[in-house]
Amino acid sequence: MTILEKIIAQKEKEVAILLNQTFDQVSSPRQVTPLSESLLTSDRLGVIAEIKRSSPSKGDISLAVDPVARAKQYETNGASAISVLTDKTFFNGSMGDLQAVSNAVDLPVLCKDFIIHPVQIDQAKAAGATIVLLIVAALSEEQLNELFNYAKKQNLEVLCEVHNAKEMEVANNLKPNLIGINNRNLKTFEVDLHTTEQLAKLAYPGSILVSESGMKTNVDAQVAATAGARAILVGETLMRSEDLAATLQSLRVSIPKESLNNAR
Ligand SMILES: O=C(O)c1ccccc1NCC(=O)[C@H](O)[C@H](O)COP(=O)(O)O
Repeated sequence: MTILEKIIAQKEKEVAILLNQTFDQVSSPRQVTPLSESLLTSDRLGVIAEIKRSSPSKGDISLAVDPVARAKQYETNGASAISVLTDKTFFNGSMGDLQAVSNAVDLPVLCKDFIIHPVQIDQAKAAGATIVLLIVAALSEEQLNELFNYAKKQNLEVLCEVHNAKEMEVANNLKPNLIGINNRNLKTFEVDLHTTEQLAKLAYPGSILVSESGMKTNVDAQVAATAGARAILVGETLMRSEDLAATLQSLRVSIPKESLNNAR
């Protein structure tokens, strides 16, 4: 079994429990400028800054982090959005982290989880998420369509994540506002920043690209921006940074002029 298969098996158990719960029907998400809007109006690479306590590939990163304090630091230092890993079993996160962060910042908040059922979208929205992640590799095309349409109906933004050309083709059918190109292979953990360069040119032209995982330096950020990304999603590097202001500043590189003129 790959790690992704293990995670999905665990999510199926969690969904069975969630289906016995009710979540407050929030009529609309928290009022924030949508991520897609703020990225398109910026001439700098956006950073979706992640709260990541631990991970299957790296083990413990920052178990004792105060997610609220960290999210506020991200906001003060120019992050475009906050990503909160909410999975407990594999990442030591929680919906409580997401709720606390959403209450504390005025930025869009991404529920970074492995969503396989609409009830998880209800739960994420009730906890204050304004963006949900849909991972193409974790879903059938039918599930993906259903979840994408459900999230849009809830007025949530969707970050549609791909890792190869076949997944990009599936994502493109949705004409999503936001496509995340994950540089990490979720089956092997291998990280290759060339993934963004290779896949960016295959993306639906109207989509805004986010390069995810493995971003460490200003040079990595520049490669992503040159490939056409308007944002990067960064976990470990920010969680381990001892000078967040400097790290975030260095990752927020200028977007090349030719990309600024494109839809994305
Ligand atoms: O990070 C992992 O080990 C991992 C393993 C299996 C599935 C997902 C995983 N990570 C989720 C993410 O996508 C990352 O947290 C995110 O892109 C940030 O990555 P990084 O900047 O490399 O911490």
